[in-house]
Amino acid sequence: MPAAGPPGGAREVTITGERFGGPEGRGRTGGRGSATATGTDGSGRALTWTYCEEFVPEDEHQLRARELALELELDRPAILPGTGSVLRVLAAALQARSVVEIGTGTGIGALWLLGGMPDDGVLTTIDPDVALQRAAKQILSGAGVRPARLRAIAGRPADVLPRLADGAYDLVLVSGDVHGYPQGVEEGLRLLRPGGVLAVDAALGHDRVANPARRDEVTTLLRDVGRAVRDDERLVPALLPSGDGLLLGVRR
Ligand SMILES: C[S@+](CC[C@H](N)C(=O)[O-])C[C@H]1O[C@@H](n2cnc3c(N)ncnc32)[C@H](O)[C@@H]1O
Repeated sequence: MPAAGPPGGAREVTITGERFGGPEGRGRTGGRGSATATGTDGSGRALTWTYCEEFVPEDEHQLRARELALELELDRPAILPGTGSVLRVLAAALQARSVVEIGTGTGIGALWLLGGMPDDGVLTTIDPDVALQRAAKQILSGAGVRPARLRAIAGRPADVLPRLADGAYDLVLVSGDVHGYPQGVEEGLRLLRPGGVLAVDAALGHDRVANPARRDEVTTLLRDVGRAVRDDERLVPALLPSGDGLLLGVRR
Protein backbone atom coordinates (compact mmCIF):
# COMPACT_ATOMS: atom_id res chain seq x y z
CA MET A 1 0.00 0.00 0.00
CA PRO A 2 1.70 3.21 -1.05
CA ALA A 3 1.33 6.10 1.31
CA ALA A 4 3.10 9.32 2.04
CA GLY A 5 5.47 9.31 4.97
CA PRO A 6 6.61 11.98 7.38
CA PRO A 7 7.71 15.40 6.22
CA GLY A 8 10.97 15.56 4.30
CA GLY A 9 10.23 15.31 0.60
CA ALA A 10 9.04 12.80 -2.00
CA ARG A 11 9.32 9.20 -0.98
CA GLU A 12 7.80 5.83 -1.42
CA VAL A 13 6.65 3.87 1.58
CA THR A 14 5.20 0.39 1.48
CA ILE A 15 3.71 -0.97 4.61
CA THR A 16 1.84 -4.22 4.95
CA GLY A 17 -1.07 -3.90 7.30
CA GLU A 18 -3.87 -1.53 7.99
CA ARG A 19 -4.58 1.74 6.30
CA PHE A 20 -4.18 4.97 8.15
CA GLY A 21 -4.60 8.54 7.20
CA GLY A 22 -6.24 10.79 4.67
CA PRO A 23 -4.80 11.98 1.38
CA GLU A 24 -1.53 12.81 3.04
CA GLY A 25 -1.76 10.15 5.71
CA ARG A 26 1.20 8.04 6.54
CA GLY A 27 0.97 4.32 6.03
CA ARG A 28 0.50 2.25 9.09
CA THR A 29 0.63 -1.34 10.13
CA GLY A 30 -1.04 -3.45 12.74
CA GLY A 31 2.38 -4.15 14.17
CA ARG A 32 3.23 -7.37 12.40
CA GLY A 33 3.51 -6.05 8.90
CA SER A 34 6.68 -5.96 6.90
CA ALA A 35 7.75 -2.50 5.92
CA THR A 36 9.95 -1.12 3.22
CA ALA A 37 10.52 2.54 2.64
CA THR A 38 12.64 4.36 0.16
CA GLY A 39 13.32 7.99 0.90
CA THR A 40 13.89 9.29 -2.61
CA ASP A 41 15.14 12.52 -1.06
CA GLY A 42 17.77 10.43 0.68
CA SER A 43 16.64 11.54 4.12
CA GLY A 44 15.42 8.13 5.24
CA ARG A 45 12.78 9.86 7.34
CA ALA A 46 9.97 7.62 6.10
CA LEU A 47 11.99 4.54 6.89
CA THR A 48 12.80 5.89 10.34
CA TRP A 49 9.16 6.68 11.08
CA THR A 50 8.07 3.18 10.04
CA TYR A 51 10.89 1.61 12.03
CA CYS A 52 9.84 3.53 15.15
CA GLU A 53 6.16 2.66 14.70
CA GLU A 54 7.00 -1.02 14.55
CA PHE A 55 9.73 -0.96 17.18
CA VAL A 56 7.42 -2.02 20.01
CA PRO A 57 4.99 -4.53 18.47
CA GLU A 58 1.37 -4.75 19.48
CA ASP A 59 0.00 -7.91 21.06
CA GLU A 60 -2.90 -9.98 19.76
CA HIS A 61 -5.47 -7.99 21.79
CA GLN A 62 -4.28 -4.67 20.46
CA LEU A 63 -4.30 -6.07 16.94
CA ARG A 64 -7.85 -7.33 17.47
CA ALA A 65 -8.90 -3.90 18.71
CA ARG A 66 -7.26 -2.33 15.67
CA GLU A 67 -9.04 -4.74 13.31
CA LEU A 68 -12.34 -3.88 14.97
CA ALA A 69 -11.67 -0.16 14.58
CA LEU A 70 -11.08 -0.74 10.87
CA GLU A 71 -14.20 -2.89 10.52
CA LEU A 72 -16.30 -0.22 12.19
CA GLU A 73 -14.68 2.51 10.11
CA LEU A 74 -14.43 4.89 13.03
CA ASP A 75 -14.49 8.48 11.90
CA ARG A 76 -11.14 9.09 13.57
CA PRO A 77 -8.11 6.81 13.20
CA ALA A 78 -7.18 4.77 16.24
CA ILE A 79 -4.12 5.55 18.33
CA LEU A 80 -1.04 4.35 16.44
CA PRO A 81 1.54 2.01 17.95
CA GLY A 82 4.30 4.63 18.16
CA THR A 83 2.00 6.84 20.20
CA GLY A 84 0.72 3.91 22.25
CA SER A 85 4.21 2.84 23.23
CA VAL A 86 5.07 6.38 24.38
CA LEU A 87 1.85 6.49 26.42
CA ARG A 88 2.75 3.19 28.06
CA VAL A 89 6.23 4.52 28.90
CA LEU A 90 4.70 7.64 30.44
CA ALA A 91 2.18 5.64 32.47
CA ALA A 92 4.99 3.40 33.75
CA ALA A 93 7.38 6.29 34.49
CA LEU A 94 4.65 8.14 36.39
CA GLN A 95 3.53 4.93 38.11
CA ALA A 96 0.15 6.29 37.12
CA ARG A 97 -2.65 5.00 39.35
CA SER A 98 -5.32 7.33 38.03
CA VAL A 99 -5.60 8.01 34.31
CA VAL A 100 -8.33 9.61 32.20
CA GLU A 101 -8.81 8.80 28.52
CA ILE A 102 -11.18 10.90 26.42
CA GLY A 103 -12.39 8.71 23.54
CA THR A 104 -12.33 4.96 24.25
CA GLY A 105 -12.58 3.78 20.65
CA THR A 106 -12.08 0.02 20.57
CA GLY A 107 -9.68 0.06 23.51
CA ILE A 108 -6.29 0.38 21.84
CA GLY A 109 -5.18 3.36 23.90
CA ALA A 110 -6.63 1.75 27.02
CA LEU A 111 -4.54 -1.39 26.48
CA TRP A 112 -1.36 0.64 26.07
CA LEU A 113 -2.05 2.81 29.12
CA LEU A 114 -3.07 -0.07 31.39
CA GLY A 115 0.03 -1.94 30.26
CA GLY A 116 2.19 0.75 31.87
CA MET A 117 0.10 1.45 34.95
CA PRO A 118 0.64 -0.47 38.19
CA ASP A 119 -1.75 -3.37 38.89
CA ASP A 120 -3.90 -1.25 41.18
CA GLY A 121 -4.13 1.60 38.67
CA VAL A 122 -7.57 2.59 37.39
CA LEU A 123 -8.27 3.94 33.92
CA THR A 124 -11.32 6.18 33.53
CA THR A 125 -12.27 6.12 29.86
CA ILE A 126 -15.06 8.25 28.42
CA ASP A 127 -16.90 7.80 25.12
CA PRO A 128 -20.31 8.90 23.87
CA ASP A 129 -20.80 5.67 21.90
CA VAL A 130 -22.24 3.05 24.27
CA ALA A 131 -22.01 0.12 21.84
CA LEU A 132 -18.41 0.89 21.02
CA GLN A 133 -17.52 1.11 24.67
CA ARG A 134 -19.13 -2.26 25.27
CA ALA A 135 -17.00 -3.74 22.49
CA ALA A 136 -13.88 -2.14 23.98
CA LYS A 137 -14.73 -3.62 27.39
CA GLN A 138 -14.96 -7.08 25.82
CA ILE A 139 -11.55 -6.68 24.23
CA LEU A 140 -10.05 -5.44 27.49
CA SER A 141 -11.64 -8.29 29.41
CA GLY A 142 -10.25 -10.77 26.87
CA ALA A 143 -6.83 -9.23 27.48
CA GLY A 144 -7.17 -10.05 31.18
CA VAL A 145 -7.94 -6.54 32.43
CA ARG A 146 -9.82 -6.86 35.73
CA PRO A 147 -13.11 -4.91 35.84
CA ALA A 148 -11.84 -2.99 38.89
CA ARG A 149 -9.12 -1.43 36.76
CA LEU A 150 -11.56 0.07 34.30
CA ARG A 151 -14.08 2.84 34.89
CA ALA A 152 -15.80 3.10 31.52
CA ILE A 153 -18.19 6.04 31.40
CA ALA A 154 -20.60 6.26 28.48
CA GLY A 155 -21.37 9.90 27.89
CA ARG A 156 -20.28 13.07 26.21
CA PRO A 157 -16.91 14.17 27.58
CA ALA A 158 -18.31 17.71 27.83
CA ASP A 159 -20.82 16.40 30.39
CA VAL A 160 -18.61 13.84 32.14
CA LEU A 161 -15.30 15.69 32.57
CA PRO A 162 -16.67 18.45 34.83
CA ARG A 163 -17.76 15.73 37.28
CA LEU A 164 -14.21 14.40 37.76
CA ALA A 165 -12.14 15.58 40.73
CA ASP A 166 -9.57 18.39 40.59
CA GLY A 167 -5.89 17.42 40.72
CA ALA A 168 -6.67 13.72 41.16
CA TYR A 169 -5.11 12.27 38.01
CA ASP A 170 -1.58 11.35 36.94
CA LEU A 171 -2.19 11.35 33.20
CA VAL A 172 -4.96 12.64 30.93
CA LEU A 173 -5.15 11.47 27.32
CA VAL A 174 -7.16 13.65 24.98
CA SER A 175 -8.28 11.69 21.89
CA GLY A 176 -11.56 11.09 20.06
CA ASP A 177 -13.29 14.11 18.54
CA VAL A 178 -10.89 16.91 17.59
CA HIS A 179 -13.59 19.49 18.22
CA GLY A 180 -13.51 18.44 21.87
CA TYR A 181 -9.74 18.99 22.17
CA PRO A 182 -9.83 22.58 23.52
CA GLN A 183 -12.17 21.56 26.33
CA GLY A 184 -10.25 18.31 26.86
CA VAL A 185 -7.04 20.29 27.35
CA GLU A 186 -8.65 22.79 29.71
CA GLU A 187 -10.32 20.07 31.78
CA GLY A 188 -7.10 18.04 31.68
CA LEU A 189 -5.23 20.93 33.27
CA ARG A 190 -7.78 20.97 36.07
CA LEU A 191 -7.73 17.21 36.58
CA LEU A 192 -3.96 16.73 36.67
CA ARG A 193 -1.90 16.73 39.83
CA PRO A 194 1.38 18.68 39.74
CA GLY A 195 3.84 16.54 37.76
CA GLY A 196 1.00 14.82 35.91
CA VAL A 197 1.07 14.59 32.12
CA LEU A 198 -1.38 15.89 29.55
CA ALA A 199 -1.22 13.95 26.25
CA VAL A 200 -3.05 14.92 23.06
CA ASP A 201 -3.26 12.29 20.32
CA ALA A 202 -3.17 12.92 16.56
CA ALA A 203 -1.82 16.41 17.12
CA LEU A 204 -0.12 16.58 13.70
CA GLY A 205 -3.36 15.94 11.79
CA HIS A 206 -2.02 13.64 9.06
CA ASP A 207 0.98 15.88 8.43
CA ARG A 208 -1.23 18.86 7.69
CA VAL A 209 -0.52 20.84 10.87
CA ALA A 210 3.09 21.49 9.91
CA ASN A 211 2.07 22.78 6.48
CA PRO A 212 1.17 26.51 6.71
CA ALA A 213 -0.75 26.27 3.43
CA ARG A 214 -3.28 24.01 5.14
CA ARG A 215 -5.94 26.22 6.68
CA ASP A 216 -8.98 23.96 6.91
CA GLU A 217 -10.96 24.03 10.13
CA VAL A 218 -9.61 20.86 11.74
CA THR A 219 -5.99 21.62 10.89
CA THR A 220 -6.32 25.17 12.21
CA LEU A 221 -7.92 23.87 15.39
CA LEU A 222 -5.11 21.36 15.95
CA ARG A 223 -2.49 24.05 15.32
CA ASP A 224 -4.23 26.32 17.85
CA VAL A 225 -4.37 23.52 20.43
CA GLY A 226 -0.65 22.89 19.93
CA ARG A 227 0.19 26.55 20.43
CA ALA A 228 -2.09 26.80 23.46
CA VAL A 229 -0.31 23.87 25.15
CA ARG A 230 3.12 25.17 24.15
CA ASP A 231 2.42 28.67 25.46
CA ASP A 232 0.57 27.71 28.65
CA GLU A 233 2.74 28.60 31.64
CA ARG A 234 1.11 25.83 33.66
CA LEU A 235 2.69 23.21 31.38
CA VAL A 236 6.14 22.03 30.29
CA PRO A 237 5.45 21.20 26.60
CA ALA A 238 6.80 18.88 23.90
CA LEU A 239 5.53 17.72 20.52
CA LEU A 240 6.61 14.25 19.40
CA PRO A 241 6.27 12.97 15.81
CA SER A 242 5.30 9.47 17.02
CA GLY A 243 2.23 8.06 15.27
CA ASP A 244 0.16 10.99 14.07
CA GLY A 245 1.83 13.33 16.56
CA LEU A 246 1.69 13.30 20.35
CA LEU A 247 1.45 16.65 22.07
CA LEU A 248 2.58 16.54 25.69
CA GLY A 249 2.59 18.88 28.66
CA VAL A 250 3.73 18.22 32.20
CA ARG A 251 1.57 20.03 34.77
CA ARG A 252 3.71 22.40 36.86
C1 LIG B 1 -10.26 6.90 17.14
S1 LIG B 1 -10.97 7.79 18.43
C2 LIG B 1 -10.57 6.77 19.76
C3 LIG B 1 -9.17 6.83 20.16
C4 LIG B 1 -8.91 5.85 21.22
N1 LIG B 1 -8.37 6.48 22.41
C5 LIG B 1 -8.01 4.72 20.76
O1 LIG B 1 -7.48 4.06 21.61
O2 LIG B 1 -7.85 4.49 19.57
C6 LIG B 1 -12.65 7.41 18.07
C7 LIG B 1 -13.58 7.54 19.24
O3 LIG B 1 -13.94 8.88 19.45
C8 LIG B 1 -15.23 8.83 19.99
N2 LIG B 1 -15.88 10.12 20.01
C9 LIG B 1 -16.82 10.61 19.21
N3 LIG B 1 -17.20 11.84 19.63
C10 LIG B 1 -16.46 12.11 20.69
C11 LIG B 1 -16.36 13.20 21.58
N4 LIG B 1 -17.12 14.27 21.43
N5 LIG B 1 -15.45 13.14 22.54
C12 LIG B 1 -14.65 12.07 22.69
N6 LIG B 1 -14.72 10.99 21.92
C13 LIG B 1 -15.60 11.02 20.93
C14 LIG B 1 -15.93 7.83 19.12
O4 LIG B 1 -17.10 7.33 19.73
C15 LIG B 1 -14.85 6.78 19.00
O5 LIG B 1 -14.97 5.84 20.02
